[in-house]
Amino acid sequence: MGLSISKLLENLFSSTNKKLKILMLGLDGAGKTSLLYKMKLNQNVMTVPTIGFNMETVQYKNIKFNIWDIGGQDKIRILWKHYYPCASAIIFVVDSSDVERLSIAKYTLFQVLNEQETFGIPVLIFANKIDVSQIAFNELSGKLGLHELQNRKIHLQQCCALTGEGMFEGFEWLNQQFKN
Ligand SMILES: Nc1nc2c(ncn2[C@@H]2O[C@H](COP(=O)(O)OP(=O)(O)OP(=O)(O)O)[C@@H](O)[C@H]2O)c(=O)[nH]1
Repeated sequence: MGLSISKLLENLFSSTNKKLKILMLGLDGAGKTSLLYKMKLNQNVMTVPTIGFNMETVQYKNIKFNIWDIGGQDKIRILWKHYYPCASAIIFVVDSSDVERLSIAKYTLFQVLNEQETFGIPVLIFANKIDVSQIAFNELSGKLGLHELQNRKIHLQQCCALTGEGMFEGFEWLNQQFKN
């Protein structure tokens, strides 16, 4: 009896009810959908280019992250702004094997960060596909212009959607941003 009451109180007052809207953005083919389902199901899924969005809830420690994976194709990026309201954080996914499009990734990241609705919110940058990466970590950080963003809450994390490597370190950083 004592145990069940304490469990009830724990459920009532714990922060497990905290739900956050997280936008997952990045160029087409960066690996957003692959990461989403690796986080959700711990499975490697066959993906098709996302037209619109996928949304899944992922529980990490005390927080339920509602993760919105929005299609990254050129013509769809114009629609991203409709998802910005009430976003608590952004996960921006970069393909670290696609060095040729890093300048477009940087331009796109800066466009997102220049939107008023994204001011002040944490941004986790996943440097995905480290299994086939074509660039060193420091060079990637430089090419994305992260030194220009020292006044923003930004964290660059290497990861691999196929193995899950680096994913939880990224979540841990996000979790730390919402501890209170
Ligand atoms: N080698 C490798 N391939 C990956 C990794 N992550 C994703 N991929 C592959 O990259 C391709 C594109 O992945 P998606 O998850 O569909 O990319 P997306 O960012 O959701 O793309 P859009 O829906 O077009 O915005 C797929 O063939 C994935 O299997 C990774 O970490 N390593």
